[in-house]
Amino acid sequence: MENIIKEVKSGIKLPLMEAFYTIQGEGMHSGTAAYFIRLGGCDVGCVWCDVKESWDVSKWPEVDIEDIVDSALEYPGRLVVITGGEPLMHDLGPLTKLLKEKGFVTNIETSGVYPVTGEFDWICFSPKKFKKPHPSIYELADELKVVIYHQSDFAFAEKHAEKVKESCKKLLQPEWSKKDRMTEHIINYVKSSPNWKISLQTHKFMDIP
Ligand SMILES: C[S@@+](CC[C@H](N)C(=O)[O-])C[C@H]1O[C@@H](n2cnc3c(N)ncnc32)[C@H](O)[C@@H]1O
Ligand SMILES: Nc1nc2[nH]cc(C(=O)O)c2c(=O)[nH]1
Ligand code: SF4
Ligand SMILES: [Mg+2]
Repeated sequence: MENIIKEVKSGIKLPLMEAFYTIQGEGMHSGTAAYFIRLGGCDVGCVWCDVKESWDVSKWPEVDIEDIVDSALEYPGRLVVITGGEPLMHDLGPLTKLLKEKGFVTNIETSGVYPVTGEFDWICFSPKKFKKPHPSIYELADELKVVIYHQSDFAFAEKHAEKVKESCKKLLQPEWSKKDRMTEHIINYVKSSPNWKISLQTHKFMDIP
């Protein structure tokens, strides 16, 4: 038992909710084949979260990172997206090191509330009103992807956009249940503030994972 706890703490084993080969549906890499690794555990509490079943870390088996990477190697794509839950609740150093050794490009989806561990080629930072991001995320984020649920989320997006690095891509993504109402506002916003782009959850339209 003690050994398992040690392995989990050091990132040798990680709580795996699911892993699947699909098309990245969102953000700057939308349309690219990718192997998704979804880790359990999140304490951010977004009211509109589309994977609430991920939150309770104790529900998910602790899987050896070698087994996670071996499963990814069965597919031809060499892009891995680590998501969750909030994946940065865990030490991602050992997993990303192994993925890089095997030739994978490593991307992450994060709320940024915990410091980044591990080696990433692309960091998608999606800040939340429900828990403040860790200040270290702003200089690391390659993509700022803000979910638009309410009109006030545009001002929230601008507040975070001020802090990211110059090269960081800025995207607005309609919250899925509010998309019929909010997409029109997002279109108008991007037309008048063209430094922003639209991100849609295209996998949901395509009915794929
Ligand atoms: C489920 S989260 C997991 C990663 C991390 N916890 C985060 O929030 O970035 C993956 C992405 O889905 C977005 N997302 C979650 N629920 C959504 C919803 N109902 N509509 C649109 N985007 C959503 C998040 O903002 C994030 O960019
Ligand atoms: N196809 C697909 N693309 C995604 N991009 C981000 C996702 C996530 O849940 O983090 C996701 C997801 O769950 N599926
Ligand atoms: S941070 Fe991500 S996983 Fe956690 S509740 Fe929010 S959207 Fe869901
Ligand atoms: Mg998703």
